[in-house]
Amino acid sequence: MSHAWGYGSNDGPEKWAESFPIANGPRQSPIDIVPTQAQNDPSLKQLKLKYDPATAKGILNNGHSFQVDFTDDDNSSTLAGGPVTGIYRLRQFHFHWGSSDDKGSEHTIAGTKFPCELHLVHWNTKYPSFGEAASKPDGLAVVGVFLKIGSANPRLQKVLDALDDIRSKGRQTTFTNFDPKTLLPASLDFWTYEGSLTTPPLLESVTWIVLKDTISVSPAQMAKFRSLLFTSEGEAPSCMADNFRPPQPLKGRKVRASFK
Ligand SMILES: N=Nc1ccc(S(N)(=O)=O)cc1
Ligand SMILES: [Zn+2]
Repeated sequence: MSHAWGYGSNDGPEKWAESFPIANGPRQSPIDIVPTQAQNDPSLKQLKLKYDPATAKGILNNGHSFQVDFTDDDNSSTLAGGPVTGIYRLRQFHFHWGSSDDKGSEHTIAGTKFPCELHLVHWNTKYPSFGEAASKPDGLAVVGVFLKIGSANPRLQKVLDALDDIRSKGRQTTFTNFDPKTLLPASLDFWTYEGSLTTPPLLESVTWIVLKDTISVSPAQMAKFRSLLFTSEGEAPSCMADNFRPPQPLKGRKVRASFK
């Protein structure tokens, strides 16, 4: 049975619980992060990100976002430290964005929305595969980075230039020799909490690591994100935008800060 989902009025976040009841679970994402309610945890380690540009493989329009996929058959590109134990391998990164610059991020900061949010998805190597890890409470670690409107970000340009080749759902092309570390802000200060995938299947397997500092994106670069389509070739075109889930109830969870 197909659990077709999207971001429209008929198949969007308010309808997901019909096919994915975990949507009303105890550790759903995203959330609104309230800095004054986050507790500094001095036991949190420094985030260790090691990325090999040679692991970048391809870029795909999956009909919900676009993602850059990485080869993950060894520990060439990994996350360790921070709130996690062990080594997590980079699988892919993708974005969520709005139809206008006043919305688009999934996490919010004391109610503030950003125009775009980057997610770098990693899986725990204590499990044999991403698919296995995605079903375990400590299976995934996703680094979230907010994009803020400002000057054009040259480090985004290689990704944005590839979008012309993947305009429609199902289109993919090779995307090699790219270091995702170039997309990160100078500081790796973060908030962390236990959550879930923000899209179906909404599995409660994600340790979220949301960076405090932002990276820049220009209005013209945002327009490039919005040039993608949710739809396949031959279908009536629907612009890919507003592909974000709104913040979910905290349900007693604590958000920790790696900084004072
Ligand atoms: N493989 N599926 C997924 C991977 C990451 C996310 S997210 N948006 O939580 O990073 C959602 C679904
Ligand atoms: Zn995401």
